[in-house]
Amino acid sequence: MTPGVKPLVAGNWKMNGTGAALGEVRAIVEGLSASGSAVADAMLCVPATLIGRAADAAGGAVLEIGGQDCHAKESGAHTGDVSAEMLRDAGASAVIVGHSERRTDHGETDATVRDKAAAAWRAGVTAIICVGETREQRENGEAERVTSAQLDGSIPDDMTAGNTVIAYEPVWAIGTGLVPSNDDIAAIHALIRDRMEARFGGEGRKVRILYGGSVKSGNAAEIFAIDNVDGGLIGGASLKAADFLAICDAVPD
Ligand SMILES: O=C[C@H](O)COP(=O)(O)O
Repeated sequence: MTPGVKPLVAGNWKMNGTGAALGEVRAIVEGLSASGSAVADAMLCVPATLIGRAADAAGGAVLEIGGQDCHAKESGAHTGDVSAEMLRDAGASAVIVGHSERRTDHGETDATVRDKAAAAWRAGVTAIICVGETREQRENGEAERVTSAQLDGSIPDDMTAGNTVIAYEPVWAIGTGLVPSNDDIAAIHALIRDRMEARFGGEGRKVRILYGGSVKSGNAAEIFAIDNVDGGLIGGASLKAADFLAICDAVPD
C-alpha cells in the first residue's frame, strides 16, 4: 500500500456475463454495504452490454461500474466501437485501456492506448491504464525496460491521480495461477512509482498502482501488503460475488 492513498479493488469481467450475472452485482453491493467498511474503493468493469444494468443494480453507492475499452473518438463511422462518452452515458465512471488482451488481440500500441486514455479523460471517466511484460520478456530480463516503455508511451502528459489508475499486469500471470514473487512485484511497483513521480511529481506520488494477474482470496492480503500496491485488478476471481468480496476484505485497514 501507499500511505495516504485509498486502495481500489477493480474486477474485470472480460467477455463474460449476460443479464443472468446481474445477481452477482447485487450480491457484491449487498456484501459491501453489509461490511460497512470503506477501506477501499470497489469497481466492476463489465462488458459494454451490461454497463447500464450493472450501474442500475449498483445504485452508485458502494460499487463503481467501469468499461473495458473505448474508442479514441467521441463519435463517428466506427462500426462496433463504443466511445468513452457512451460508456459514461451508460453509467461507467472508469474504463480499462491497454489491457494486454487488447494489445495482443487488437494490435493496440502504446500510442493507441495513450489516445484512449485521453478520450477517457475527455469524457470525464477514469482511465485504468495497463502495462506489463510477457513471459519471454521476463525471462530475458526485460520486465523493467518493457514496463517503463509502456508507461512512458501510454500515458498522456496531463495525467492526475484523480483521472488515472495504473495496473501492472504481467501477461504471464493473467489467468494462469502464476504470480510473481513478492519481491518481484515490489520491484516493478517501485519502478512504476519512481517513474510516475519523476514525470508527474505529486500526482505521480499519489496515483494508484494496482497489481493484476491471478489474484485470489488466498493471496490477496499478501499482495496488497506490498509497498506501492494500491489494490488489484481482478479477472477470474471477480466473476463470483463471494470471491470478489473476499478479495475486498483482504485490503489491510
Ligand atoms: O484484468 C485482469 C487481469 O487480466 C487478471 O486476470 P486474472 O485475475 O484472471 O488472472
